[in-house]
Amino acid sequence: MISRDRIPETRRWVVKIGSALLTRDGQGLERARLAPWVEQMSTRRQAGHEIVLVSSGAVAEGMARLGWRQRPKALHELQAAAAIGQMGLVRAYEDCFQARGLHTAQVLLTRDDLSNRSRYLNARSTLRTLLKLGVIPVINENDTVATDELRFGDNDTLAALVANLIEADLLILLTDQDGLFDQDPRHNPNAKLISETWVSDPLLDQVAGGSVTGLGTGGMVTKVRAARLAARSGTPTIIAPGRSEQVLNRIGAGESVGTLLIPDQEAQAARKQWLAGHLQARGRLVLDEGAVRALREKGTSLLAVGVKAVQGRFNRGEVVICIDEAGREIARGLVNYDADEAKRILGHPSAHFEQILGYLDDEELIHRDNLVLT
Ligand SMILES: Nc1ncnc2c1ncn2[C@@H]1O[C@H](COP(=O)(O)OP(=O)(O)O)[C@@H](O)[C@H]1O
Ligand SMILES: N[C@@H](CCC(=O)OP(=O)(O)O)C(=O)O
Repeated sequence: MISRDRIPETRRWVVKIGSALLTRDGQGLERARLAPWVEQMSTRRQAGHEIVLVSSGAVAEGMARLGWRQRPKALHELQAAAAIGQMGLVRAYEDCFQARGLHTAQVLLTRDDLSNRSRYLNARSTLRTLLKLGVIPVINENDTVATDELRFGDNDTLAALVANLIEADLLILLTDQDGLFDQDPRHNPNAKLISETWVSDPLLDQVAGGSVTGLGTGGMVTKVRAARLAARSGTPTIIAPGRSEQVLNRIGAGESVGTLLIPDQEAQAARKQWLAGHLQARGRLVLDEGAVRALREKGTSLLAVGVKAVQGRFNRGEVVICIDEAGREIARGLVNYDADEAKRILGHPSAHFEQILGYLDDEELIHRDNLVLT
């Protein structure tokens, strides 16, 4: 279970910067505001974190460029504004990151991209490749093509689905408040900050209100929902104050900043359901009798020592089916090594992995949190 002092160990972060933070009362991007976040993301990158940025602000920047004072109601006008503003948004990030020696990549997604199997896998492998190359992906909704049925609508949801997509270790939602309060602080000066709680805590549904600025979309309601979605891939969420000095570095140091929403047992059950239904299996692992018993009776992780054969091709992080020697399906889960590595380590205890592969990434072939008995 995650706690603040374990945050420094997390590696893959999705950082979402919301419209309410990025824009000046509907007058486009505040470029000066980007620099401190970019600087902190660069520092985190150097500290070994992989950073994926989800940034809003396209519509607001497009409106400013067109001289529009009111957010248009017609979808085609919103889409036009987003297309114009997205240029300014990525340019601002590119300039800022480049000044720190980092490349950026623009990734625009629709809901369909994440529900269609082959597009989902493509998006995932592109993002993984970008991270491997040390590039910072800058993601937004593809507003120009997303019709109402296809829209994420708010970038909290988009950020959570991206966290699922890349199995992020942490989702950070930067916003204009210090975190989630027990009442909306804009209306109640006595509202108290919730420092941490379980993501399924029903109280969250009562305290989270909508957005009142007219800049952001969804308010805390979509952030709580996003945290629950992120928990499906075991990802904890921190709702944090984007304007607070060194906020990302303080989170990285394990300081108590904002609201930490921790995946709990209910989220764990949802995760297993998601695992079972959402992902298509790529290959198979043939387990020996001892491993079958350990999985079924003790609910343990799968160790390479109990694997007799590897069938098919798969990459690290993909779903594989575990079968017994008679070919019956026992379980499915997310595998920690690719097919070639798995072939080399099968039958061996994890103490040998380093000698065989030259490194030890994980002791388990499939961790029990990532395993569903079928
Ligand atoms: N319980 C709460 N705690 C904190 N903020 C809340 C709460 N309920 C509603 N809000 C509102 O949520 C807003 C942040 O969400 P939003 O405007 O959508 O911004 P963003 O663009 O960052 O997603 C805050 O300005 C605040 O008014
Ligand atoms: N895709 C839209 C952002 C949608 C939006 O405002 O989301 P949020 O920042 O979550 O309130 C844009 O770039 O303007």
